[in-house]
Amino acid sequence: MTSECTPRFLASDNTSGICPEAMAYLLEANQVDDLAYGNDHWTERAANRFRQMFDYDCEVFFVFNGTAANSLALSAMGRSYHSVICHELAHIETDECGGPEFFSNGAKLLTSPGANGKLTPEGIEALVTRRSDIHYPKPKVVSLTQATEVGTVYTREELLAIRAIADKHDLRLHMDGARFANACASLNATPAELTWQVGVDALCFSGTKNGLAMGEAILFFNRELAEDFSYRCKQAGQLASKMRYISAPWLGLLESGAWLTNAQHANAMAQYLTQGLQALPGVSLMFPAQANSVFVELPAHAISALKAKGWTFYTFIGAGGARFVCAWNTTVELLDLLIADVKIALEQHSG
Ligand SMILES: Cc1ncc(COP(=O)(O)O)c(C=O)c1O
Ligand SMILES: C[C@H](O)[C@H](N)C(=O)O
Repeated sequence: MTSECTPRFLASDNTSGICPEAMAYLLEANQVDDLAYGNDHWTERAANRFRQMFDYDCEVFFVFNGTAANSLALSAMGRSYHSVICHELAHIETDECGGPEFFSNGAKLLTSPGANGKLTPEGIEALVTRRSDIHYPKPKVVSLTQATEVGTVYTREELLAIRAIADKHDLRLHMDGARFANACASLNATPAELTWQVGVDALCFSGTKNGLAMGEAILFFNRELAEDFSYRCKQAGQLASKMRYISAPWLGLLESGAWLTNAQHANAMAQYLTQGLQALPGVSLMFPAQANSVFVELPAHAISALKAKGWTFYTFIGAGGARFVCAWNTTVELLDLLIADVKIALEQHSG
């Protein structure tokens, strides 16, 4: 590949490597053999660290990826004849290939619109009250993504308002926390303030997007929902035999504080990129950049020119446009290169 199109990764935080803190704990866990299937001391330590971090005696499970985390958590929160209310741009609706429906044996996703990728109490209530007959899949779970798929965040007040509607209609609250750390960093809020203190029943917390090689933590604050959950994981092929290779790096993130500093850095890089792109004529921001993603409208020719130079980014997420995602290891130098290349791409076809 010529230097003209050296691959440059801003498609997703999924493209970043393992951060040093996670790698150090991975290597330490690799020093000796240990018990399998989560019976190792790393997994116990990591679970207890999550309980300390959230200041709550929650149930903790580790699985390989976010789709499994969401799908299995949702399957534990309702029955096959129930429905799950989510935003029309929700990952569980758009990018999990029917995983939530499959693992719940048929629970239907009911989607609702909402500005900036966020569910609203009104949108939720409209779906709940739309019908009450036996033919309608009874709403039982609300699933929201924090930070959202379009890089915005729910405030505590917004979460409390959603909880109030959930209480009114006996709904459970699932949080897709693929970028939960970024939301904590963006809102300067504690994990507890954005979960159980606003009535979240279960959180799927991504490590993959925050410096791990892989590994998601599923936290049940409503412990009743976690009954027999380990069997769900086993049956789904999500019970890692060498679980310490997921839990030890997680412990590295938590004990070092890198879970938050990685997110703070990624968010700061997104702010830097936003300022750089907004200074260019003809570039418009599609959503407020409140976490680590930046969505901009770009003309097709500019998108082609950027990809020809090796830039990787998605245009199928959210409401179209180009999505650039910053991660724990994104650098100002890389972003300056992107901003310069966007400028050139726009000027080349300005006529
Ligand atoms: C918002 C959101 N939720 C869930 C996932 C699922 O994660 P995975 O790709 O690990 O299945 C992703 C993707 O990375 C995501 O962006
Ligand atoms: C969209 C894709 O599935 C992945 N969740 C990402 O955010 O890159």
